[in-house]
Amino acid sequence: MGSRTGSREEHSLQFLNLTKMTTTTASNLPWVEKYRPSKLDELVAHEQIVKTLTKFIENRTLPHLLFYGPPGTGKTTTVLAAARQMYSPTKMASMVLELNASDERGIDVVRNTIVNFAQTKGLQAFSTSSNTGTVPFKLVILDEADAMTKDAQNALRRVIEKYTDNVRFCIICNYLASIVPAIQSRCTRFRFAPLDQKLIVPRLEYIVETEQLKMTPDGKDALLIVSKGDMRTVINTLQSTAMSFDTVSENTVYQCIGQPTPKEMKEVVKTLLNDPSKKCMNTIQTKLFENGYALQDVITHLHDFVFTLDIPDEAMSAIITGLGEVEENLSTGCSNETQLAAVVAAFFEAKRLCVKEMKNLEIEDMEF
Ligand SMILES: Nc1ncnc2c1ncn2[C@@H]1O[C@H](COP(=O)(O)OP(=O)(O)OP(=O)(O)O)[C@@H](O)[C@H]1O
Repeated sequence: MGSRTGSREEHSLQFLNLTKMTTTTASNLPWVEKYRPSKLDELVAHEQIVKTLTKFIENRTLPHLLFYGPPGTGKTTTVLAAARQMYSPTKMASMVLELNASDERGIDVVRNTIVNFAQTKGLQAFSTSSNTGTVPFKLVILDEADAMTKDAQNALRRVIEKYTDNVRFCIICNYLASIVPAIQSRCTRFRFAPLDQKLIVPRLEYIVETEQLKMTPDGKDALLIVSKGDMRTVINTLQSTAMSFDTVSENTVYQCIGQPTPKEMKEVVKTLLNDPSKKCMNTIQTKLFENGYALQDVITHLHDFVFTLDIPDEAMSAIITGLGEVEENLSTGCSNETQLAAVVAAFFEAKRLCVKEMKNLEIEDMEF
């Protein structure tokens, strides 16, 4: 077993520590841990998933699970809360093996760490008073399974079958496609969608109140916009903004994450739609790059904005295609300056197509 992989005891300890962390309110904990729900019914959203899991746990018929979906939507939190519901705190360390991103994910981990854990039997009473029976299986949590090699995944499918009597697996990943079909078909799949803004708000307000922070309404909106349904981003951005500024407002949130504010973006779009090319380049360079913003972030905001424009399909397609190409080029290391010129060119092509269709492209009266 490699040193990074660690022994089963180490993993169990790691899990115990996490369990302790989530049940205390130590002031030095990052807020994402401090406010990680410890029970299934504390989770925001995913009502149906929680209902189904609760049924499985009550009936002691937990299948192998595959949780997938974007980051910060509660996949790890859900399985940890389910584990807490199934096992008493003293038995947690011996009944649950959690492997996450910091552990190696090669075939050796499957053959050694997982098989060793799965081979040993473990019986213990339910932790809830209403269920006095035993949980006849242990739980292996494979977090960030996208990082597992294909060989390891193929080895895992045999292990899943061989030790089904004794162990249940919960495989967690961001992209379903990164998990081989053979494993997918052995698991019950649950998709964790980005969290609805309406559901994030009460949790956000609870944290703001508990931490006695000052948050303006536009600060709250900014947190919801930048997080795109990712609760981890909401809490992390709130914490960093609160630590750097007295008030969590739209301006302080955007300053903290180093992204252009909606107002600045509106200026950029106005220029792109109304000014000659040279002026476009100069204005954007001054406004954005001198403030240290990355073109990548500008592209993301532009992309969101473009869909609010009332323009012919051809023009829309020219902008979207252009932005897509620029994004790809930036990811391969092309310079911000040349790619900015390509963004300007995409908008000019759209304007040309609009003129062809006799449609003026102005945003003066548009909502942004
Ligand atoms: N549904 C939720 N309800 C309440 N808090 C949540 C929820 N989802 C996420 N959080 C908060 O966000 C933090 C990160 O959540 P979690 O680790 O469960 O995300 P994840 O979906 O496993 O993300 P990743 O794919 O990046 O591992 C948690 O500590 C918790 O504070």
